[in-house]
Amino acid sequence: MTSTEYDLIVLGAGPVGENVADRAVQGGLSVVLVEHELVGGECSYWACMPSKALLRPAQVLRAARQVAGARQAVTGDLDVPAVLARRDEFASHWSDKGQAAWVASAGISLERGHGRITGPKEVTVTTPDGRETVLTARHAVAVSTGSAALVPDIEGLRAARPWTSREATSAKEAPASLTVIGGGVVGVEMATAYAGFGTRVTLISRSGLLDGMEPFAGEAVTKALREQGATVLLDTRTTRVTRDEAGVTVETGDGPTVTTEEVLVATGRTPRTGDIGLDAIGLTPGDWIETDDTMLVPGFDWLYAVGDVNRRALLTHQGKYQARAAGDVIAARAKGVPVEDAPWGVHVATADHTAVPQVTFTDPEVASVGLTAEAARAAGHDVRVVDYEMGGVAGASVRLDGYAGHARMVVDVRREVVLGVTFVGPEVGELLHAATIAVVGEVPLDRLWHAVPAYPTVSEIWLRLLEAYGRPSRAG
Ligand SMILES: Cc1cc2nc3c(=O)[nH]c(=O)nc-3n(C[C@H](O)[C@H](O)[C@H](O)COP(=O)(O)OP(=O)(O)OC[C@H]3O[C@@H](n4cnc5c(N)ncnc54)[C@H](O)[C@@H]3O)c2cc1C
Ligand SMILES: NC(=O)c1ccc[n+]([C@@H]2O[C@H](COP(=O)([O-])OP(=O)(O)OC[C@H]3O[C@@H](n4cnc5c(N)ncnc54)[C@H](O)[C@@H]3O)[C@@H](O)[C@H]2O)c1
Repeated sequence: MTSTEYDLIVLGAGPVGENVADRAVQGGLSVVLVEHELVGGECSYWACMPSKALLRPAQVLRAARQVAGARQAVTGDLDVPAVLARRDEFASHWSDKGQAAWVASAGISLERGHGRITGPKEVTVTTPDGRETVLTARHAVAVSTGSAALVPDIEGLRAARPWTSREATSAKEAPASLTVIGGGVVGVEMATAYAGFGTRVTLISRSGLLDGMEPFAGEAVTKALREQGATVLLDTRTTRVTRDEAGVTVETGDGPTVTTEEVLVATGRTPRTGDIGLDAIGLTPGDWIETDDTMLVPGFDWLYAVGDVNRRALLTHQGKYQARAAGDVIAARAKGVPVEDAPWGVHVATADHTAVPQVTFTDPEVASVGLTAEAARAAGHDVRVVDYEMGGVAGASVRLDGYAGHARMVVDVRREVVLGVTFVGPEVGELLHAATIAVVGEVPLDRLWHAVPAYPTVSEIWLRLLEAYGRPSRAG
């Protein structure tokens, strides 16, 4: 057993842990990252990057087929093995050599093995061959152990050895048929990807698709998936799953029974906190870890939880945003310099509450930020909703023949600022950051009129939304 001391111990080297460590080192602290699998975490190898790599080629192909002149040149089908090979590149062939090299170049120490908190400011790391290293922190421990796929308690499901997002994003070939249980983001993205490969996809959702987003988003994705050849069963409960030599059979309470080669369970996430020593410090193993806006865990002055594990927003970009605040605040507190923790200060992740951007990479894409109309009303805002069909925008019609999309802007009528925006349409993801700036900046609508979108781009949707709202006058 060896023992070593650092200013900060970061447990989990996913995108979030890496960023906490990097900011703290830049703030002058000594930092060790503990990782028991691959440096880079879920996002790099089994989530964001491989899933987007699986989706993009079919999206490009569909787009080319939607433009006369280009369409005539598209004479072949998707080359699925080539798509999978490109995906392998994006997943770095599941090697973390490159990311480990970056960690070293950033001046961060790396301890490989399973980390458990064994006391205040103490983490014990166990290597696969059973060696133990006790790490002690002079200032803080940051937990960024992320989340894993949740396998719900459906009869027979576990025994049927379902795919989770890990198998779906790393599959070496496309199955002939696939049932997807769950109509959230993972479910609709993977259904889109595999439908694009020619897999016979059945998506089973206990509600509509993409619950929690504007209703027209899930409706558009349902329609598109059906057009792409998938069967979409809405408001359908999965009651029992069995696997035999014929494949996996999924029974539904009130709908059909489906047999396919594989089944993907995409019903949400569970925190990776079951075996990280939370009981040693009075917290409950297996729970999400609650924090304040500086990512500090209530009741502790040395324990932080950052990224998926705190359940604030299960997205890489939002976790990295938290990580910048956390790494900086840990360094500030260690050095005794003032902490700026008022809303929108440098040491807080205020945007987590009201301005989280997200792109769902289906075809059409769904891009949203801030509050939906329903959430804004529930939060007590006096709301006006402005809708616009995006096909009417010149830039959209040039981009794709028959471009179909829908935009919604949710306005706080008392302050005349934008509370939320949702775009649904081909490649709308790239429109989102303008909306995020409007929401985070609380840009008054009368000033937004002076932000002129270039002609003919899809961004002219902004002009149309503002015109539909009506021009506010400074004179009142
Ligand atoms: C299929 C899929 C697609 C996604 N696509 C997107 C997307 O397009 N955009 C987006 O923003 N988000 C996406 N997400 C969400 C995104 O993957 C997560 O929000 C992100 O990975 C969270 O980062 P993290 O660092 O908090 O956790 P993780 O990435 O889970 O990293 C945690 C790390 O901690 C390590 N670890 C855990 N416990 C221990 C321990 N005890 N000791 C040592 N190491 C430990 C793990 O091995 C892992 O490396 C997607 C998720 C899924 C499932
Ligand atoms: N493009 C992206 O940004 C992206 C892509 C994939 C995942 N993610 C993130 O990863 C996280 C996980 O995604 P996810 O799709 O697994 O979770 P999710 O929470 O988005 O969706 C889970 C779905 O499963 C359903 N469900 C839950 N329990 C069920 C049960 N017992 N039976 C049937 N259905 C059930 C829910 O009603 C919901 O529709 C999300 O929070 C998301 O933000 C992001």
